[in-house]
Amino acid sequence: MKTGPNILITGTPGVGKSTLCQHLTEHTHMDWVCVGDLARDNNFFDGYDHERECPIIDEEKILDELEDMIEEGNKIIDYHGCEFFPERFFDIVFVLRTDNTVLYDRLYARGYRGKKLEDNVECEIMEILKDEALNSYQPNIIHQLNSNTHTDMENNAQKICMWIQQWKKDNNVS
Ligand SMILES: Nc1ncnc2c1ncn2[C@@H]1O[C@H](COP(=O)(O)OP(=O)(O)O)[C@@H](O)[C@H]1O
Repeated sequence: MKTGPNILITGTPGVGKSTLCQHLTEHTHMDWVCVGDLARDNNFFDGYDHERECPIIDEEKILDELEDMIEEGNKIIDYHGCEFFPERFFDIVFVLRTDNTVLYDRLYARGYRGKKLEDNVECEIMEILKDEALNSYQPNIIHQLNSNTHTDMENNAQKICMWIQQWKKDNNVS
């Protein structure tokens, strides 16, 4: 029996996944699992993508590590990808969306330049993560959330908190 729902927060790098997850951990009893950190802490890498300028995560090892956590429930999984997670992992999927110019400025401030910066902004323009989610999960569990301002973030957190409370009621979990 799960102690709470499993939630996926996804979206292009820079849309505000960590910021929202941090806020949610402060306002709920959910455990936040940042897949990038999980890979880094355990060295779950399988080479380096020179074109994208980032390490390639070892998906099998990540999935093995996540399996027990997902079974336990009450997890918020945060990752800029979603197609390699099994569909059964998640009760709900949130895709954060940010306007191109806002995202450009955030990624620039993070130190992204040139092709890496352009590729990530293009990823958002082309709605890559939204499509990836739609190709991987039932459309009725996918929700897009605007993530342009601090107020958006607070509204999103509030919506997610309410959804968690309802899930717990529906599943008789206190
Ligand atoms: N809703 C928001 N409104 C304004 N700034 C935000 C918002 N969400 C995130 N940020 C800022 O954007 C940057 C990237 O956010 P972050 O949470 O690290 O994104 P991600 O985890 O998706 O890569 C950070 O500087 C953060 O403070």
